[in-house]
Amino acid sequence: MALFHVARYAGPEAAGAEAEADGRARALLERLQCRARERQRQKQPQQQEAERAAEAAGRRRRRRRRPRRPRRREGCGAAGSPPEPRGKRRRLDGEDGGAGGAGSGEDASVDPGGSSPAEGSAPPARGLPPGALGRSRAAKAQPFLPLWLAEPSSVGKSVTEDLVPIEDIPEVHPDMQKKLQAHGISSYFPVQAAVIPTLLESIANGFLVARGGYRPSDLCVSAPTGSGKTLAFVIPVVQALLCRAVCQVRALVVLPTKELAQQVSKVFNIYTDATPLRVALITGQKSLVKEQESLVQKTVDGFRCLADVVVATPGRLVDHIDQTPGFSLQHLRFLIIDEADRMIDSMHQSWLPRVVEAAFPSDAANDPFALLQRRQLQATTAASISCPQMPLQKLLFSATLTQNPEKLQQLGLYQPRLFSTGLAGRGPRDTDGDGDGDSGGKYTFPTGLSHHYVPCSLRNKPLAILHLILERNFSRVLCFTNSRENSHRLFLLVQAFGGVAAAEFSSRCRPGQRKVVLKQFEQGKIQLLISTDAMARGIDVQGVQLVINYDAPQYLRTYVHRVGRTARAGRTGQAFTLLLKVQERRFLQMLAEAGVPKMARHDIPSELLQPLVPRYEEALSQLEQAVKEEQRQKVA
Ligand SMILES: Nc1ncnc2c1ncn2[C@@H]1O[C@H](COP(=O)(O)OP(=O)(O)OP(=O)(O)O)[C@@H](O)[C@H]1O
Repeated sequence: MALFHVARYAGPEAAGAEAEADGRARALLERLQCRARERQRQKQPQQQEAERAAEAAGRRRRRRRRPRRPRRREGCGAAGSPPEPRGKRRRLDGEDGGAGGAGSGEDASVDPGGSSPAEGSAPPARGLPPGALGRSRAAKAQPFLPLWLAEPSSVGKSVTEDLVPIEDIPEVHPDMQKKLQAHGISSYFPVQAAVIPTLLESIANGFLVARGGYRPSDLCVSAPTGSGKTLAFVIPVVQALLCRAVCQVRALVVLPTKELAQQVSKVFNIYTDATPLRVALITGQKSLVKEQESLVQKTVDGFRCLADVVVATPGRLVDHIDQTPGFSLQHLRFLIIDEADRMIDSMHQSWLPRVVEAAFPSDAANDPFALLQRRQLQATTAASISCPQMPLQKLLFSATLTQNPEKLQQLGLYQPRLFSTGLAGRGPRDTDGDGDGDSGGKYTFPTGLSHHYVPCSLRNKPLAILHLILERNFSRVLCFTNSRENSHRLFLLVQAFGGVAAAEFSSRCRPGQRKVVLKQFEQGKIQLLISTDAMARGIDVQGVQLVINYDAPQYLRTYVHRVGRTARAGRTGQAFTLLLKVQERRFLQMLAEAGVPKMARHDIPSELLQPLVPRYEEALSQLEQAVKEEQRQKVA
């Protein structure tokens, strides 16, 4: 038996038989079509009757709803306006484009009279061929933004204009106010003025039991780079913990990089100085044993906790949850996720479920002697609030916080509130499939930042960098590439060229080296720091005047964070992006859609580069040799 049917050309006798069979099939088909038409004719009067009844019912429903329907966004700032769920739901832009071609999804949902979209099923089809009867097109699911995302609490954008004097927020403890002033802070930036009182209100009755016994809302904060988000959580958390009696881990800050964690722990150290509160940094920069010594101490009857605030990177945190005896998160009150959108991208590491598991151990809920019960998220009922709950409040911060509800859902937020400087309700376009492809209009940039692009050829890119630095003589320039190889080669080239104090910063360097480089850059000993995106987020180096994107960033989010290393805390700064001809259109379009204010073109005439060429050619040949040497060493 053949496994495959082999089609052959038919002979004359086969052709006759085939014609006869063809005729029989045609006659059968005609008979069937005739019967179907007959059935259709019989059904039509009943269908028309049903349609008329359905339309009349729909009209009645719409008429009944109309008076209750709120006008969109009107009065959204009015205090005490009641929640209006239907009016505030918003369609997700760009999610339904072209799903069914012309006349599909979108057409089906739009009432030609301009009234509300048809709900439920589409009207029964008329005059369709047999077989299509009764196959009504399924109504397209319309995604909507949750109210808390659609209508965030607005935060002022400008850190130079929307300032709030320290005395205007009396809830902040006088000792904290003194400390702020001692560190040169006389006013709160807008994000601090919005978030600090809200957080302090949630601990008005002490941090162990939330106000009125209710669990406080989780907070999401989206504000520009350099707008002071760190102090927005450090101040209220430190103030909340000042009244603690026993040292336990009550605040945990999770950040994506070691350097960032170190920076945040430094800020905590400043504001916990001269208080009993202890801060531990666990990032893997020290050995596990050393870190364990900063977290717990063995006693005769168990373990003693040594840290009130733990600042950690996710991987190392999980190491300690697994391997440090006595390390407990059962008393955790604040979980702060800084650079939250980046941390959501790293959720595949499952660090959050491990933290939640450690904060809500299953045996703790059944402990009848526990003073404060701790249970996982559940519906608020009379029974659930009869025992005092110790809440765990999540606080999310980023300059590019995702407003994609699906992504945020992974964090299990409780009645969240959003504070944002961006445009409300723009989130769902952020369907960043690859984790970074946000779309625009919702991010705000520091007001003192000017954006430029420099058209140039591949060969002239290093020359353009050298020209920009030498011509303007900036003392601290941060230059970003898209890979560590690019960073390394550009560094070797600049070094070979001479005249610029340069260094590289990437995963090629050991953590210790990176720490030294960062310090030297802060001290002004390094004029040009060539880095991968390892430096793009959160790093706060005073006095960076210029950011150069040697390689154009692929995503808007990356651009926002890179250029945000300058023009911080109300200062001015410049960002230059080198663009090849092929990149120009897409890149400029991406930034225009993002609402980047004025992207100025900066041409570098070739006459200006010409004097640098002989030295540059020499440096290129040195680079070639250096790369060959490195490859030889790698093979050996
Ligand atoms: N109220 C204030 N007055 C003056 N300077 C401030 C104030 N608040 C914060 N700063 C300073 O502003 C700088 C930027 O703050 P911070 O690093 O918290 O910004 P950020 O919003 O977290 O930025 P990024 O999104 O890049 O991480 C810091 O040097 C900080 O000391």
